Amino acid sequence: MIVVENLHRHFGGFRAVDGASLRIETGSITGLIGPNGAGKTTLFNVIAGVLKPTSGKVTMAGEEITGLPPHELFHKGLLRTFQIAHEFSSMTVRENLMMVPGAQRGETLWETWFNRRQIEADERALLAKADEVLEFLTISHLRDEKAGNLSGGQKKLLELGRTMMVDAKIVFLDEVGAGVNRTLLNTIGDAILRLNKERGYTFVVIEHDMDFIGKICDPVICMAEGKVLAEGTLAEIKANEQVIEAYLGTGLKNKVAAG
Ligand SMILES: Nc1ncnc2c1ncn2[C@@H]1O[C@H](COP(=O)(O)OP(=O)(O)OP(=O)(O)O)[C@@H](O)[C@H]1O
Repeated sequence: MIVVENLHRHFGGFRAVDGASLRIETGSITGLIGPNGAGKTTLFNVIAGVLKPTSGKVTMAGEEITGLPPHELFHKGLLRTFQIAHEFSSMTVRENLMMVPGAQRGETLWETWFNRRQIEADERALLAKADEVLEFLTISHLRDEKAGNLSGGQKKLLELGRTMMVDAKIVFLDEVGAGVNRTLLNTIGDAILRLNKERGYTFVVIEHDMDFIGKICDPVICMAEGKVLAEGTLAEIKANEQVIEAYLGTGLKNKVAAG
């Protein structure tokens, strides 16, 4: 479980995150919603070590992780997808999976010369793992495609695939649905659900598409003005007066009312 207590992140005098407290249960797919500028991405970035907090505390499984750099969190199994570098566009999808840092043993000159057999065995294992990931995500047919040729949604699937190469345990996904067509969004949603159910991944998902949130997330946490307004099922959140007010205030009422 991740516990966030009274977290603040200010930019000059502006309080992007303004005393947010929340819990992310292990094994959940937690949705994070809220009007534009609510502080969702900033909160993500602080938890994932991309930004230092102004104040507040974050713990994971009881251990304080406040302000730890991304690579340390990565080794604890917590990652924000863009922490894994963006795809190498001139490499194939399979090669991109095999390049994920931490997935392969370091290739020192010494090892290349004297430990060739081990390296070859590692390569084969890595290849098999990449193929297994592609199969799981139902994109085996894209194996030899250059990553640069993938659609936005296919790149999101590749990002998910990279988390599988390092067996991440807690994955932060920011706006997976942005610019992704409905069919591919369903494939991404199914992959998230299966990773959660079959492999025990915990997800925290920022998304404006309420259909998507409703289909995969429980609970849903709603933020506004840097604070947590409400938590519950999507139906409960939609019925919450404060939430409706927050969305009304930005003219986005239909987003939360729709679906
Ligand atoms: N580096 C920064 N410097 C100054 N202000 C920032 C910075 N990053 C974010 N902000 C401000 O903090 C507020 C919260 O931004 P944030 O991106 O966290 O919101 P959000 O809820 O993710 O919004 P959206 O749904 O539009 O992505 C915004 O008003 C934004 O302009």
